[in-house]
Amino acid sequence: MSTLVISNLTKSFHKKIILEDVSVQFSTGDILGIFGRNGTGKSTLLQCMFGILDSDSIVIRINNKEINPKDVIASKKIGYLPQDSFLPKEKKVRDIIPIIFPDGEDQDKIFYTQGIHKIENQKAGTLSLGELRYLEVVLLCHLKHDFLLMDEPFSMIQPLYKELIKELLYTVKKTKGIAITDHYYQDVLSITDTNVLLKDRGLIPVFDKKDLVLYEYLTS
Ligand SMILES: Nc1ncnc2c1ncn2[C@@H]1O[C@H](COP(=O)(O)OP(=O)(O)OP(=O)(O)O)[C@@H](O)[C@H]1O
Repeated sequence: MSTLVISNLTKSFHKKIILEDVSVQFSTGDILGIFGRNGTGKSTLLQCMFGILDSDSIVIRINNKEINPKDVIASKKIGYLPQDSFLPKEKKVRDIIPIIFPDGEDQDKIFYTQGIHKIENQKAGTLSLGELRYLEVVLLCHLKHDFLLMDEPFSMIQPLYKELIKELLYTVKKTKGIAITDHYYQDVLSITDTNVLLKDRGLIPVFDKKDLVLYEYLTS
């Protein structure tokens, strides 16, 4: 089992503190849900954890070994699904897959994942928003990294693909730790093992929908 621990995370933008002394941890085998109203800092949290956004302070430890935020990407321990699309728009899906996955067996797994065959001859830039998001989530789930940070994996996704994504996450969590933030709270709650809510610059543990109402993320 591998464990990712984030502690002492403080992040401000122009003197406005967004995250203050935040700590969070999860292990392979866990799916962690991160909830929070718009603008509370969920994407900021994931970006600081992935090292693409400078924190005022942060300590990142994987299996008790501290890792410099600037080395997170090179370590290939943590994968990240950004909120915005990251695939080259001019390239066809069938040409993108081998760029990210040079190994033939890995490629086969992706080409045979439900829904991919139908879009493999299209350029990424011509996919619908939902098709593109589904492809990105499938690609991320096939990375060898121990931990995945996913910013809105269910965004624009049709119900059928949402179910496929949930099945995929359920399979990959056997070997990975996954943190997900998404406003489709019911979908998130249906697959998570632990949950936190970002409010007033800090994380509060939450257990169910009732807690999301209690902490005013939901009205009822
Ligand atoms: N580069 C930046 N410069 C200044 N302020 C920023 C920057 N990036 C984010 N912010 C601010 O930080 C706060 C947190 O933004 P963030 O995108 O992390 O929120 P979020 O919880 O992911 O929101 P949403 O649910 O809408 O995706 C917001 O008030 C946002 O305006």
